[in-house]
Amino acid sequence: MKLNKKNIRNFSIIAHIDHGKSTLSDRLIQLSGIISERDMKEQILDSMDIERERGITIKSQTVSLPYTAQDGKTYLLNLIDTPGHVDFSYEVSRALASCEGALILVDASQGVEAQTLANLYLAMEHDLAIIPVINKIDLPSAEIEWAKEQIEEDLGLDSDDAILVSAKTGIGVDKIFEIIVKKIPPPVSGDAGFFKALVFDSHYDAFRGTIVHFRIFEGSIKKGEKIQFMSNNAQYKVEEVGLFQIVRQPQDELIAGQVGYFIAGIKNISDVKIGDTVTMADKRCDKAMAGFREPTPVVFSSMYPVASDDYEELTEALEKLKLNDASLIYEKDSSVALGFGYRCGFLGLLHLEVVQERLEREYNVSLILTSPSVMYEITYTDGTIKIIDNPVQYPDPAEISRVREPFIKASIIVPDKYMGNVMQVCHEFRGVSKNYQYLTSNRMEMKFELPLAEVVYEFYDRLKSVTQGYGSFDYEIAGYQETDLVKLDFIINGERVDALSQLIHRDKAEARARTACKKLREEIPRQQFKIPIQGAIGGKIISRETISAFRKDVTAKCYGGDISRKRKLLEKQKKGKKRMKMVGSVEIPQSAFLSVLKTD
Ligand SMILES: Nc1nc2c(ncn2[C@@H]2O[C@H](COP(=O)(O)OP(=O)(O)OP(=O)(O)O)[C@@H](O)[C@H]2O)c(=O)[nH]1
Repeated sequence: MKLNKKNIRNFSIIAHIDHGKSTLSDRLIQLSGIISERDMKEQILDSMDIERERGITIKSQTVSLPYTAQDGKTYLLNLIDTPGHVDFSYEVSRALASCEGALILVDASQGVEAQTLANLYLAMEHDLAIIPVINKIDLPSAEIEWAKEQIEEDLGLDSDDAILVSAKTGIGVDKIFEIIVKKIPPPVSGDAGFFKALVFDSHYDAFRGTIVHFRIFEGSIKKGEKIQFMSNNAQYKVEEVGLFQIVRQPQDELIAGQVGYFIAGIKNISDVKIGDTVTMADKRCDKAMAGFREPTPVVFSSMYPVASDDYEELTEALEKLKLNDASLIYEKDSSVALGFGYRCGFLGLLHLEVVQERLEREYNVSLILTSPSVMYEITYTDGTIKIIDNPVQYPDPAEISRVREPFIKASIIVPDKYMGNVMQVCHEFRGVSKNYQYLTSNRMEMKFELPLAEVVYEFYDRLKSVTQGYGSFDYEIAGYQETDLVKLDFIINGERVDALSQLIHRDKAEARARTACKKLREEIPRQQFKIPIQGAIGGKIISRETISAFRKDVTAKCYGGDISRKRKLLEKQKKGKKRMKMVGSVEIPQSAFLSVLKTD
């Protein structure tokens, strides 16, 4: 049967983190019957290892679900999964550009939170049909009427339309498909006589090359046709088109409105750009589609391979990862202590950690990362202005007339009893309270301006802990403000290690220097000589620790007996060795480089 575009629905599920998107997606997949119960592994859409371990969605994934509706017709419902963490709102906007509708999921025990609102605004920007869904109604703490009130008041949606479900037990989930068919419009375009599609993602397959994920807006596409990317005019012959149904399902043809993939022997990774328009040489469209909102990296760090001869591998791994993570940016960099590497830009600290973990696990390169930094604006005494994101670029303080740092506007939604705690944490992180308002009788939205540099560290974790998990947070960048910055250096065994330097507010420098020196003392193994570790601002030493000389037999403290424990210890030591970097005459383990950022 040939698919009619009237029978296609493209939708996303948007929600605050942990409100149950992945669980609901799994349920919908299960209900559609595209895979057997036996193959239904837990949390299918969160397939990346890191996602499973951390229980958060990072990459959006697509799945096409067949559904026979009450009108007897078969529909193809394309679900585009979206991540929930603030760092990844860029991925959300990409997914939404390919949809006509969205389910907005609200946890019945948590209610509307900061990212529920932020994601709703994104969906409205894309003119999507929005269907409210209240999840976790099985929980004893579920308060359905309260959640409905918030859907009316905070989101401005009709709560009578809300579908009540438990993604966990499956209650109510079967109603969702029918409502999607009725409330979300089919794709509108399609018959303009040319071919136009939007690349919203891509990944690399070792056997097939680059696999492009796309949404077709005009025309249709078959194997053998010649596509052309609008950004660089590169042309390729299509080898396969198909749908994502957990595995790739090749199809004879994909039509306007569909979401799927094509393979075209694309070996040159840089030819595929997320947000690019695809057309065909003989059915060319004259204008590219508006791409996505450009991701703006806010945190920068340099990456170096632990073994210098792994540089080529790192280069290749970054190229491949970039294909799957358009928001990652990088350029060549070098360090006196660590040799050749890359300066990379990230959407936030979680993004940085995810990239590091993916490079290490999926591409097998051991890495050292330098202290993350935001972008600072430096005005020199001669009037020139420069933006820097790397402590090594920090000029001699005598040449500086002014430094400004980026601030964010933060919106924090909490039950009002945590108001005092939130105030305190924000002040600790150099924040300034702007205003607050009650959303309901006991929940409030508090607005702050905070320095981005503070927020990228541990702000989110601290906020969660002082609000017992009830505080939710969303932010946008709000320009630069003047600041009192210093460059904090670390000197190990008399050598300044450039890769450890950090830019930090003067008021925080001493405390950071003290904790960092302690951490370094714990992380750097003893060697055959005494190692002084110092924190310094310019020529002034502000903290100091010493690692005493070596005790050779690491197993000595195991007091005979337990041979397996001894072996474990030796193995651990051996593994540790591989992750060591010689800096001057001192071996520094990979873990030491990030430990200097920890504040407790
Ligand atoms: N009791 C109950 N728990 C649920 C329900 N739906 C999801 N959960 C649980 O809530 C937690 C978060 O669910 P996820 O599906 O991972 O949440 P998510 O919104 O996808 O989170 P991200 O992928 O990080 O954005 C998990 O522990 C789920 O088991 C539900 O209907 N009832």
